[in-house]
Amino acid sequence: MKKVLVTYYSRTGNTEKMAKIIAQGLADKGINVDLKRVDEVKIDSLTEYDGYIIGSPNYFGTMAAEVKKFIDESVKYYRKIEGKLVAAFTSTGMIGGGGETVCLDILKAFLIHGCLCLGFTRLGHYGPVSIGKPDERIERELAEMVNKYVEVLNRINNV
Ligand SMILES: Cc1cc2nc3c(=O)[nH]c(=O)nc-3n(C[C@H](O)[C@H](O)[C@H](O)COP(=O)(O)O)c2cc1C
Repeated sequence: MKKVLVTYYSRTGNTEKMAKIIAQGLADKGINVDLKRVDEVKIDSLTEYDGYIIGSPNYFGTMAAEVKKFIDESVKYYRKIEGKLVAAFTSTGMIGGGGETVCLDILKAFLIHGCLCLGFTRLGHYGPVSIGKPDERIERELAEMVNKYVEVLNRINNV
């Protein structure tokens, strides 16, 4: 059974709601999911997973410091998590407020890790961007993201 880490930071709950929807969607598709706040993730557990889905609120156009700390700690596993499947999501205050660059910054770090990063044609191209609380549009986008993530995960062998 494929095992996926869904991890996030959230101060006022919007990103956390997205993470819960994603985790439930993965579980419904038979994925073994760990849902954790970034500060709960044991960095030594990274190699156990087939992939990661990572979310952060938009703070000044990039990820929250807590998510950056997690990513910085992941350097311990540089060249040891190549081929893991990664997707990103964010919650932002407003359209045009920098949500896309949050997802890009997260994905960029995992590209440097040699991970496989998902982009999308029918939703936010770099990952779902919720404007404040997740609404019906974002629920649909999260469901589509989960569908694609699981489809690709089941097709690849991790290297
Ligand atoms: C320190 C800080 C910086 C923020 N910067 C931005 C920003 O640049 N653009 C924006 O649209 N929203 C910004 N926001 C709003 C948050 O991204 C938004 O409220 C988000 O939904 C919070 O997610 P959370 O409920 O998971 O904590 C900022 C909020 C905080 C606290």
